[in-house]
Amino acid sequence: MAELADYQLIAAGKVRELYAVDSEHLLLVASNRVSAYDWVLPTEIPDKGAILTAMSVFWFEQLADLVPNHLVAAQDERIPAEVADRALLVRRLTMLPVECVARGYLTGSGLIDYRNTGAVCGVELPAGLVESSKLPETIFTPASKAEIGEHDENISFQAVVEQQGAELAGRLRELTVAVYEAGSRIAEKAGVILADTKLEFGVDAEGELVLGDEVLTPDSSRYWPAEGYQAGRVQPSYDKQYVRDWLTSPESGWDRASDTPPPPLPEHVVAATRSRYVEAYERVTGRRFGR
Ligand SMILES: C[C@H](c1ccccc1)n1cc(-c2ncnc(N)c2C#N)cn1
Repeated sequence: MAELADYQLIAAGKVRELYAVDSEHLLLVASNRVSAYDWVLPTEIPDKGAILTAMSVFWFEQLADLVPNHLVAAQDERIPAEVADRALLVRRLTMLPVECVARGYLTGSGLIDYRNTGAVCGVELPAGLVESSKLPETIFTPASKAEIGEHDENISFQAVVEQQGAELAGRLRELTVAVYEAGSRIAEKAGVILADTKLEFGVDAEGELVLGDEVLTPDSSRYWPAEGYQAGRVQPSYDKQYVRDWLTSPESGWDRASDTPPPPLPEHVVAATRSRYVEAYERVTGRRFGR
């Protein structure tokens, strides 16, 4: 069995790491860390990495007829025991420097763009939309990758055309919208609104466009409970709302505006948050999460 120390760390995000396994393969590791309000919290959520990894595996399977993906194995002797259920062996791609975002609802940076320009990434929207409005149709709202710690910058489809060429840009838009809509349909049956998602694509040695990264997880997408959905206000996050509510409650003693790190989470918030990840996984996939 391989050890994680055998592999070179080649990229690290807030809650994930990427290691080189060999010339053809990488190891995509999901930690149990959780981020909120742009901070990585000091308290981990047990099994979060395993649950989100299992979600990506589910979605890769559901989407296999729509788009090829980079997944080689979820169990393999090249996956070290210490990260066994929260790591995927994937094939090395040449990643495209475009964050491929699809939105079915208006919130976050999309809402800000809309309020400023009446459009999102150059896509004109009807007047009168508000926080969390359902959009008349799914929109492709790409972003350029930001430096570590910065927010991605929304860019127009035309900018992607200029960067990647019209054919590839068109394929990225088509596939991103199709993946989001397939995920949204399955999630909706489970009482979950998939408001938006961010995908990453790469190109393999044969020049084929391949879906990489994590797919349709609560870290790469906004998951809202369908029950109680109401346009006109910020929706509760399916998975992170207990964390957000506690951090912004007097009980935490934390001042979000103070630019100081958030305090550790109490056990009851950790347990409730873990349960929300398990619940989201089991409802959306129809599979039991082990343990
Ligand atoms: C953004 C993401 C990332 C993940 C984990 C931690 C920090 C960043 N990332 C993915 C690759 C990547 N490169 C080549 N082939 C691949 N199959 C993948 C994937 N997935 C590079 N960066």
